[in-house]
Amino acid sequence: MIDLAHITLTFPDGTSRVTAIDDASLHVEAGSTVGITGPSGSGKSSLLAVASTLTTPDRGTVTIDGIEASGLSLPERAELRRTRVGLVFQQSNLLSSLTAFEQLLVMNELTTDRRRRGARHAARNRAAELLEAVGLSRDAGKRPSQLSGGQRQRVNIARALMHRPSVLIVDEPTSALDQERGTQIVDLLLRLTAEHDTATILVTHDQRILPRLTSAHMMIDGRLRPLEQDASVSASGR
Ligand SMILES: Nc1ncnc2c1ncn2[C@@H]1O[C@H](COP(=O)(O)OP(=O)(O)OP(=O)(O)O)[C@@H](O)[C@H]1O
Repeated sequence: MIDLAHITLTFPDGTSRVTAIDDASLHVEAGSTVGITGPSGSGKSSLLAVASTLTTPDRGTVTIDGIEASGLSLPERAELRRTRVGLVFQQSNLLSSLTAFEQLLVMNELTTDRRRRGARHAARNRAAELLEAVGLSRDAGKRPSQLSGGQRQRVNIARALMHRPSVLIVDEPTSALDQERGTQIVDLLLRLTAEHDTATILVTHDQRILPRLTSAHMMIDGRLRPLEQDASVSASGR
């Protein structure tokens, strides 16, 4: 579960400040996929940065699984992000020299205690399971240059789930893909969100995706408005 309450974020702009997010609230339950769309510069990426606790808002709170990020020290917040937040970006940001399987294991090296007995074995099992879940078991030994754009995005999604995050933050997952492959990636995200019980926030310019999500919201000039409402997800903007 993630809850954003009355988030306001500003940036310096010459002698004044520009408001990137203006009193935005959003609640996403585990197992739900909430879409956010809106014009360029409306604040979508800023909202994702705040939701992932990478950026601290001027006002408002971010609560993940009942833990309020603003009440934490910087290392504690980094730990919250490391253990509970998964990130999927438009570009896959995969490491060119590693195979698909290794991309997932690298994530594990960063997120588990390597001294723990059995940790490596468990990580290898987890990586294999996730690659199977995204339909890439047979491509586990391929490097990014040997994979298609859609396949790279699948590796990216599998990697983001490696540490069992409760929140999945997804920024423009289909923008580099044709319509058919984009649809497949959205289907995959919806399925994995349900299976792994993540609270998923998905930013997209593609309006066609929105009706398939749990709910959708429009961001304009930093303000968030629900496009539709659902019992499991609510949002408000003022
Ligand atoms: N680091 C920054 N410093 C100053 N202003 C910023 C910064 N990041 C974002 N902004 C401003 O905040 C506003 C929101 O930007 P943001 O990138 O969140 O929009 P967006 O909806 O994600 O846009 P796009 O769809 O083009 O990616 C814009 O006016 C932008 O110029």
